[in-house]
Amino acid sequence: MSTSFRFLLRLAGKHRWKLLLSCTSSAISALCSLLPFIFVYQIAEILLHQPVDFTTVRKWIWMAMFTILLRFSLMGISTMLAHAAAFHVLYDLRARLIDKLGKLPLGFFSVQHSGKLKKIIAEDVERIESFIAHHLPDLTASIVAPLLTAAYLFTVDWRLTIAAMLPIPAAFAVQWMMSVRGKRSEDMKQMHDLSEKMNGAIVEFVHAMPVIKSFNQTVHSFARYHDSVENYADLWTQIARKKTPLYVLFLLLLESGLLFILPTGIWLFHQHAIPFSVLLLFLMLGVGLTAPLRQISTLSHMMQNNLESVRRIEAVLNEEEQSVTGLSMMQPLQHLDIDFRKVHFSYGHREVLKGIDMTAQHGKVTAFVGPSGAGKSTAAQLIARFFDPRQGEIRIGGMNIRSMAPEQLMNLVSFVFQDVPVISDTVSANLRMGRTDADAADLIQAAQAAQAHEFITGLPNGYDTLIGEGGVPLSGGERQRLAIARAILKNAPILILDEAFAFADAENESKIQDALSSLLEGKTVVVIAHRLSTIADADHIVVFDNGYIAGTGTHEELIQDCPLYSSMWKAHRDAGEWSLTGKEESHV
Ligand SMILES: Nc1ncnc2c1ncn2[C@@H]1O[C@H](COP(=O)(O)OP(=O)(O)OP(=O)(O)O)[C@@H](O)[C@H]1O
Repeated sequence: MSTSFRFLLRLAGKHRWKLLLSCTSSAISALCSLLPFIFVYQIAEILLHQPVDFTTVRKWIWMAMFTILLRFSLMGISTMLAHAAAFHVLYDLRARLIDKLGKLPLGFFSVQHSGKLKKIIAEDVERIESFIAHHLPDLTASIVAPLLTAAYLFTVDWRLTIAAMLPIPAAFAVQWMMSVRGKRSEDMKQMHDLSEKMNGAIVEFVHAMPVIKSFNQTVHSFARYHDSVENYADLWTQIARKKTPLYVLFLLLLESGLLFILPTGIWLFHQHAIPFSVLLLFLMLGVGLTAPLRQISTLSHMMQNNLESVRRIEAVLNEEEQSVTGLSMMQPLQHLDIDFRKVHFSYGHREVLKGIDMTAQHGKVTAFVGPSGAGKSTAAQLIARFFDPRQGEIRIGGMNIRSMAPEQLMNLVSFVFQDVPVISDTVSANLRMGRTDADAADLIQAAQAAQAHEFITGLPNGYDTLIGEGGVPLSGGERQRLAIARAILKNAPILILDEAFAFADAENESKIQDALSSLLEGKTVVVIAHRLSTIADADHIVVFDNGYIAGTGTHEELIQDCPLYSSMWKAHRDAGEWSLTGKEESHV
């Protein structure tokens, strides 16, 4: 807890003084909440003695009104300062998170559950706001108010103060039982874990909704979502069951001050040991002495929750960044061959690339083929450093990509995936991600080559149409053609097409390929395609099988020498001749 707290203070950085001032104002405001009672006590003292000095009574009334006003003004100042500090901390934290996410390997985002990241970036960061803006000043007031009250009451009558404070040790003992025996921080960790799972399952559930509906399934059929919601509810029920009896006891003890003050006070009054005004003072202040403890308990519970959020944010900020070894400068490259040298790669403990050795030559088209799950996409992703190999190395132009400046690598490589997300902006802005200085003519030229111009001009505002979340929805094929246009604009010397034509119909695919063929000249191209007819003309084909390379060569060479490739080619041709009606067709 303390390290997370220190982390939070570090985050506050130069805004710490605002937090300090906010807490100080809150403490003085707590003092001001006590003063009116003391003034009422003074008034009672005067009223009980003849002749009554109304001038002094008036003075105390004015003082009481002034302190009430001061109290609320200071509360306002404290809230304002705390919110200002929270705003700056949140701003810095978001900037640091964005900066950090930019430095993490791209693979981090595919391995992490989107729900987990969403929760950390949206919910956990928001929690820090309430912690700084509300909980910290409230906690200061809740600690200062009973301490000042107890200290003052002690100077008035120590016996009644002790009677008023009798329930406190018992209440603390119960509180201790709730937090330590109930392993509160463990509960919080479990609660956050389950909440992350639930967030992930909800995101997945929304994505899977068309499948659930079209197969006429109920919510219960989506077990992960259903289970995560139930587990979350179960945990809360368990926590409530475990804590409720103790919490009720805690509240009872806090409310029990009167049980001790009243008999002791009346007895002391009866013995003429205290005047009536003192009894009145204790009935006003002594009974409320324990009330802030209830707030401390609630706040400490919220703090546990918030500090768990801080821990999660800290974990992302401490994620290992993609390192650049050696010079990390822009290096002049003689050629752009991509060499895999004994590359091993694992997702967790599962090895999916087992010593890949191959070269994709500069100026040639190299195709990766193989059964589903053989490791083709993973191998392609390693070229753009989505992840780093566990063993072995990948070289571009003879240089280990780990020693290359990240900007140089990103400038060298263009990637077109099967499933292309678009950003919520105009079509032009999406295209310009490929080249920021592209003018309108460049955009149109690239879109025409990617067979995208026609559908773009058919959109409500053409190139200025908003797409993505909240904008005009695009089909998978349209998104893919946008991505191809973007890659054409970027004109990077290495192009990786991972199932880039999966959505294209036969006519569009051949048109895009024609447009690309002139563009591909002189580039290093890696193509992954399940439709073998797409890659049969490739200069070099690498056949992947369960993380190994089963064969390399041209289409003709592999048909002769690689049993896996020839059986895949046969299956592909058979599939081309297959038709729903049973009549023979040929699409190959
Ligand atoms: N982010 C990931 N986390 C864990 N395992 C993964 C991840 N991505 C892929 N895998 C696993 O690694 C193996 C290789 O996957 P990869 O996508 O590289 O295969 P592929 O040959 O491209 O398959 P396909 O042709 O179906 O796209 C698969 O078994 C897959 O389940």
